[in-house]
Amino acid sequence: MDGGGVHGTPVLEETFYILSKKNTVYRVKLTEKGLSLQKESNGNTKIEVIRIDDIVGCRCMRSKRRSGGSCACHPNAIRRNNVRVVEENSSEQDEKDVSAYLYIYAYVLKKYRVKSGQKRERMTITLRFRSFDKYEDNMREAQKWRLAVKCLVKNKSIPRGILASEDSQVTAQSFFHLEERKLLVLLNPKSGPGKARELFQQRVVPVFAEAEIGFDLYVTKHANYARDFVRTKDIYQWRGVVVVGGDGIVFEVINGLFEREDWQTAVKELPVGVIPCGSGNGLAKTISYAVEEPYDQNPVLISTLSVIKCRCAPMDLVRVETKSQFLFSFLSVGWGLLSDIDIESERLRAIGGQRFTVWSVARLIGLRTYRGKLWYLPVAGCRVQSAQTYMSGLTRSVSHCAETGSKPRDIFPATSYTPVHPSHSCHDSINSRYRPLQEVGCDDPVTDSLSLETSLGPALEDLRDGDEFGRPRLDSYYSAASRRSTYFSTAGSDYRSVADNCSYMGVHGGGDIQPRRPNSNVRMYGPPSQLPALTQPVPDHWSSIEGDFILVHASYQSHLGSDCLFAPNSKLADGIIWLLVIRAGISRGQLLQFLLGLSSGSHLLIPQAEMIPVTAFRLEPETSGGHMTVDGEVVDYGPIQAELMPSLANIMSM
Ligand SMILES: Nc1ncnc2c1ncn2[C@@H]1O[C@H](COP(=O)(O)OP(=O)(O)OP(=O)(O)O)[C@@H](O)[C@H]1O
Repeated sequence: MDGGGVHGTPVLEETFYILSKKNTVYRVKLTEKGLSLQKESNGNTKIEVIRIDDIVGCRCMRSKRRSGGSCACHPNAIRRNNVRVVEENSSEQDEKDVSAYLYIYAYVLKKYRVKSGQKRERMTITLRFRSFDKYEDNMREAQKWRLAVKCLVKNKSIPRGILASEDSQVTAQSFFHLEERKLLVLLNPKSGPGKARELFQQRVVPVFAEAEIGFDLYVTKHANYARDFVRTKDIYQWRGVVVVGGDGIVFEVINGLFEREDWQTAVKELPVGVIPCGSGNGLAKTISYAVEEPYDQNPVLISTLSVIKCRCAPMDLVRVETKSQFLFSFLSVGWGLLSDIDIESERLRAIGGQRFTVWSVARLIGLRTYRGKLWYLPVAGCRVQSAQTYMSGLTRSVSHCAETGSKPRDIFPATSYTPVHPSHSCHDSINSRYRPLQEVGCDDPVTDSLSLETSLGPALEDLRDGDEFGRPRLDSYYSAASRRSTYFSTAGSDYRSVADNCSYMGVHGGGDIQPRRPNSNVRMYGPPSQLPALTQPVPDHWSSIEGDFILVHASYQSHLGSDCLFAPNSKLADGIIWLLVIRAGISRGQLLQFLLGLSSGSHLLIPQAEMIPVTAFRLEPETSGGHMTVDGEVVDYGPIQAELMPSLANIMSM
């Protein structure tokens, strides 16, 4: 929420009152930048603005008919704030109340007392339209607001003339141009501590419902399920793929796309989003770090908002070649200490992210060194970066935690608000009949605790035992034991069961993805390599290091995990592989400092940690015994080479 002004010509504006406060008026204006709530009370004016970027969606509703139970004898039947609403086409409408309600859902940045940071909090703004004596007319007005808000949220033009039209059919038809294909959701129930189903159901689905995002959900049944799914299905029926899991399943989806003959179209048309439920979650953290969102307070919410906003952003990939295969990597290539910790700590998966800390200590005690040769192609004009250079990155990361409010995309400059005099519309003459939604608490002053419901509102409460409007869900995958309910989808706000929506799934609801056989010969496509084959020598102008190493680890993302700021200066599409080298000879004390510094990025202050910006590298181990990993997955131990493929992937961001 913003205390500043809202600029631009209002798309819509209206005056609302509060029944309990005779001298208080709210002038509500919707502009391309946001929703401005101007409170005028006893000569004082206060404006607060909810940015369009913070709004996810809105719904129109009508009062619900009171059942016999909604009386003083059955206090539980009365909803919080004493209002119950149903969808406009519900049979339970209260015919006596001609009001139409507009619920606007937003997730606004709020100051967070702990560590003086920020976090996003849910807010519901409720506007009650009741200036007309017919419900249809009030609903038409509410629908105009809804249409305008939705167009602005989706960055689409508002159909001309609609807002002045008195014809509700015209308004209703205008919603068609906002319709979009559903999202494909691939959920790994085994990722991280195994809570992906619950997290998705409880934390993601309600926000999707508010944004009226339709999706089809598939729960993976085995390793490579997601990879084969995107390889073999008609994926263009969806407008994007959302991975609910960790980086391993993101890797599967990306590589599945490159196993399609039409990989160029697939990669371009199917942006990939991620809801973090794994133990590492490097990509999810990197995406939010790039736009300075307060991820740590609520990773699932921040990532869900990225998926909803779906501002497609390019992301570099790296083509990696080993003796036996080539693949596309989005996160890292590793050899030595960090890979060993990642892979060997798998046995502690049940304890979640803590497994990395515990195994770091173990590996430090039993420290290994590896002999080998490293060649690399430095980024033109870039040198090995000194600790000093990294201070800029560190400063950024520290300020990111402390004052995430300094967003680069600040759409409300701190200038004062100029009131716009409302033009005379049909409402002006009957403004005095407008009453805001006193029942839902609109009588609070325009402050943080305004009528705008920042706490868990009725919508979310209702979702616990039914959907937002009190309907029982037709289906849910929440019960892991229920086979039938493993798949469900929403279209807008509707939940549908498998039986309703099985045309593309086949009778078994997607069960035709069989586990991959070892050494299965699936062909990989994608852009060809520009490097010599692994068996050929590297070009003469490449640099090289030979000797004993503690680790060689490359990444193209800022974060390897949600608490591992590996390359603070990395950007999603900077055209750089950040190659970190630590040679043997470093003391255990310094290594401990290095490992401790990974969470803040200060590991780069250790003099022995050389960070080299490159566009390609080759590594040839000469000793055995360790692990080589690509995006956290083990690959053949032996020669490996990697080359940057700039902006090859398309991801969902805020
Ligand atoms: N139903 C399943 N049963 C077993 N394994 C699965 C299933 N679905 C996917 N997998 C495999 O689980 C692996 C790990 O998944 P994922 O990345 O989601 O979680 P994670 O490893 O905990 O997280 P991170 O990669 O961020 O550390 C993937 O490589 C995938 O192949």
